[in-house]
Amino acid sequence: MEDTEPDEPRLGPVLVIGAGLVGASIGCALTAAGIEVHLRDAIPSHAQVAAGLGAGSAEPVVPEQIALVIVAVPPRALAPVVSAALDEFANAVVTDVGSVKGTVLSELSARGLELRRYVGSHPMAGSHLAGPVTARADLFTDRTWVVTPHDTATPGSVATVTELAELCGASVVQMPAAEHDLAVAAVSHLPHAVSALVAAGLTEVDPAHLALAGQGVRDVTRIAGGDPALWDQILSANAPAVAAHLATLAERLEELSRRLSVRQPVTDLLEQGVAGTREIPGKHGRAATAYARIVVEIPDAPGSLARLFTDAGAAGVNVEDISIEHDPVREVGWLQMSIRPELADTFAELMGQKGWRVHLG
Ligand SMILES: NC(=O)c1ccc[n+]([C@@H]2O[C@H](COP(=O)([O-])OP(=O)(O)OC[C@H]3O[C@@H](n4cnc5c(N)ncnc54)[C@H](O)[C@@H]3O)[C@@H](O)[C@H]2O)c1
Ligand SMILES: O=C(O)C(=O)C[C@]1(C(=O)O)C=C[C@@H](O)C=C1
Repeated sequence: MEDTEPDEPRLGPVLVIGAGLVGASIGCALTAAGIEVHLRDAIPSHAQVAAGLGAGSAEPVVPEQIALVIVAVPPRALAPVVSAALDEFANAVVTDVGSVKGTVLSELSARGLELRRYVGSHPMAGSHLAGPVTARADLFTDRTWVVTPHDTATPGSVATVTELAELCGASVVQMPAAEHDLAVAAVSHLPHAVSALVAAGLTEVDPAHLALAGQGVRDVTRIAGGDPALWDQILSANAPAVAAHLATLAERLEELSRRLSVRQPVTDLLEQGVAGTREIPGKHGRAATAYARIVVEIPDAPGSLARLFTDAGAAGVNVEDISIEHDPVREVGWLQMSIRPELADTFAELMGQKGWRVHLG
């Protein structure tokens, strides 16, 4: 495309650089949507593993043919890799999917690059897992994908990145990079930091006490399992905004601690917490939906989970969210599925007919 404006966004062929969780998941989603995807990774076996999972081809590409490059490498490598991609793929729009947008844009600007073909973006979906084997084609389904246009990006480049997000099943929110970084400090980076600090405290807990762990501590600490090297880069890249939230949180902790030490009520502080949970929007930014929770017992045997998902799929019910818990004593696990309340009874009955032990939560 060089500097000419395309008539309409053109997605293929696509090159994903960084075939880890996010890159390989994008590859799987685009491949499923019929787009030609190529994969490249600093560790070639990652691209090969991702290719084996259906994320695209790990074979070398013809640079002039690539229409879109998606850079999905760790934050510190983003600007150099985007810069090299703009140079190597002269006909391509280039986006990155990094968790912090301002630093990439300012590093690219500082390099004096012409950025008409670069538009940053950020899918608000991921997990505490890393690497290509954790890729999922449906990772972005019904999630938000932030697109962060800047002054010199062409409308065609913005449209291409928007089309990428939509093809992956996400809904797009457009926002300047600086505002994006303030937003994710509150809704992603502070929660991760707090989860990590709470989980760190568990290393000092008596193992006999840890044996009592239920779902509460698992809910609070799941994201703390994220790659520390990746999260160090994310938090550092957004340090001022995260530090401001940590300072406010420190004041709240201080107040809670002070009141408990003098046996003063703390109900109002906890009520503020309840109010905060109600502020979290549902999918596509809609008001939060109260989903019904169905818990299915899974025997700890090979193939159980695959059979369960097949049966759930055959029941024709859209599963909005899942979590898995293992029984520390019995050889079973539980899959908790969130589904629309009006479908709960029928779904439980259908699964029961297939022989699953189902509890309505
Ligand atoms: N993990 C999440 O939940 C999440 C969600 C949204 C966005 N992101 C962002 O996506 C990016 C990738 O994160 P991830 O979770 O997929 O990490 P990951 O560790 O699963 O994958 C990163 C991949 O990039 C490769 N890589 C590293 N440096 C490279 C380089 N210079 N050139 C080519 N390949 C390189 C690694 O070998 C690895 O395969 C990060 O910038 C992260 O901030 C992460
Ligand atoms: O679901 C998770 O495990 C995540 O932490 C995903 C999450 C998030 O905070 O929502 C984490 C970082 C990414 O930049 C985007 C998404």
